[in-house]
Amino acid sequence: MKINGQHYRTIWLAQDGWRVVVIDQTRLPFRFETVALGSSEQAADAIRNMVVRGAPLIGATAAYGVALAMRADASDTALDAALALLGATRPTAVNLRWALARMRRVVTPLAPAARVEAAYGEAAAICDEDVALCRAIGGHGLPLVREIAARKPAGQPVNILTHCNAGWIATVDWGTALAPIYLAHDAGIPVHVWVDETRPRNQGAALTAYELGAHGVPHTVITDNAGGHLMQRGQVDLVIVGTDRTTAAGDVANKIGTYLKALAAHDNGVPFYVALPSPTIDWSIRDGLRDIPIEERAGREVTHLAGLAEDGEVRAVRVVAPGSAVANPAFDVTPARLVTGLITERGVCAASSEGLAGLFPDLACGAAA
Ligand SMILES: CSC[C@@H](O)[C@@H](O)C(=O)COP(=O)(O)O
Repeated sequence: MKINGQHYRTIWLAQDGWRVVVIDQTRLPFRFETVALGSSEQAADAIRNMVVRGAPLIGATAAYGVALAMRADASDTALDAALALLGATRPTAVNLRWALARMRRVVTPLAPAARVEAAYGEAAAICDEDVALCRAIGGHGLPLVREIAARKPAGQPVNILTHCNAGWIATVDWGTALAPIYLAHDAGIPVHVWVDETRPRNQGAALTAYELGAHGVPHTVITDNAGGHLMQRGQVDLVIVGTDRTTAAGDVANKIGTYLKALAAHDNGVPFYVALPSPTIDWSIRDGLRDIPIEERAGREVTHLAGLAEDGEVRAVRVVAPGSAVANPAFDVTPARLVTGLITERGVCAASSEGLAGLFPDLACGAAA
């Protein structure tokens, strides 16, 4: 993704060759600031506090967190402690667990002296692979957009609704849900994106709008409650969202509010697609409602809103009556029956055991029955 003409991934190594630089997403869209992470504790804090967020980027940051831990102390004890610390940061996105398991597999058999280089190498490989997976998702999602464009009157854009942020900034590059949109835009297909603001943290208004704008993709930010209304009026051609964990049977956990959009899409005959790289599939579970842990986040995310004040400073203001109880489940589960298809790096498939196993026979072989 280019920001002010310069290409950025969302995570890279500092000039010193060992610290890990990330974009501070809590400062966007008002400030583009980077943070250098110098320890596994700092990597864990960055994930927990959502300096970095989005399932694939959480996994990539955790992988580098293990490398940072090995640089400080390459013993088995330190490895176990880092895996436990990083693994406890956020519960829903399975990419975290996937990346840590992969790091454990690579690092554990090695002598301590060989662990640092191997850990950095594996974290870099996870990042490079994520870029390739997301680019491939874009390639497989592009025909869906192209087909709709072909049915529209000339010059009319394909109206795509998305929820939360499943773009470049949630991955290492390209994004998942936004990758087909970027490729369609770059191919000259007129697209327009309805961006759900995505309360409580406003990842849509703050991040998706920011990156679509940086790439020149026409978009309109809407309140979370507007999507159903727009669908009833024929103003949404397609929904594409990301996911934090997809079960072996195709149930999909994503940012809170996704389920309501799936219901509205179903009621209005609007195709509802979910874009995901295979590390987001949890092959060990089938029933998303029962088995996907849903993160509960601090009530302050509900009671307060942060934004740019008229004096140019970013401030938080209270929007809930003092004394009211609040609840903040951060994700919900959309059952497979409401999902038109899954856009993966290997192609588009039905949201079902058969669909996923057809595309990923090598990975599905250990799937829960
Ligand atoms: C490619 S990212 C897919 C999901 O991680 C994304 O849609 C999402 O729900 C992010 O949640 P967040 O709480 O901001 O980490």
